[in-house]
Amino acid sequence: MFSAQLREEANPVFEAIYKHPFVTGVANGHVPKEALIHYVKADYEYLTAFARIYGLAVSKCETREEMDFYQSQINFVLHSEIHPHNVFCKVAGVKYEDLQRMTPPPAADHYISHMMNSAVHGDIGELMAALLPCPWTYQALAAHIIETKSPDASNPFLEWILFYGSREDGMPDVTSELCKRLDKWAETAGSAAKERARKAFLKSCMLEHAFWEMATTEQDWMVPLKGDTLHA
Ligand SMILES: Cc1ncc(CO)c(N)n1
Repeated sequence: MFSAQLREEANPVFEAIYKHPFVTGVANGHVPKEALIHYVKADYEYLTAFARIYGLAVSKCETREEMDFYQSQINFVLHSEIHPHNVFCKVAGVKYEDLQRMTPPPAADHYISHMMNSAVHGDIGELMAALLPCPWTYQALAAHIIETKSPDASNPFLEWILFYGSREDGMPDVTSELCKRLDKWAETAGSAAKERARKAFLKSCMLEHAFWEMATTEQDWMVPLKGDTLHA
């Protein structure tokens, strides 16, 4: 299967994500407040872009069934993914409203541009491949934490971990849905199209890792300007 090949090739990146200090911090219940804040500011923008990209996906669908899948994901991103952000805000002791609509730091900006580029210039396969590492790496890292740490209520991130890692609450399994759709696409796609999808997938995996690093190091643009000049 195409998706299984991609996952295999990306394995070093998945392993690096499991070991990243932000992720091990979530597993152990301790992440510096500044890193949590930096993450939520950037991720609010990232998820806004993600919803837009699902909208572009709707425009590339051939069937209503596919359209319905992408439109339901817009709903999920806009409404359900607020929950994990609120968990981080609560632990950091800040108001979510104060972290919204900020300029994304370079790594987040790069990831957003990469997904947008795949969505605008690629076909639906390349678009799916660029989006897939988002749900896949989170589901995998959360499942990895559950497996290796069996976190309980003493971990302030428990709800965050369960949101992404547990399938018991009836949440749609976006990863397997996207894999199924990507594999179906790959059955008839040409080798050049598949190669573009492969590259888009691997770059998104790298940018997932870079996103954790961006939050941990509080990466920002290097020269401060007055106001929020770079915000789209
Ligand atoms: C950067 C990033 N990747 C994946 C997810 C999971 O949806 C997220 N919220 N943010």
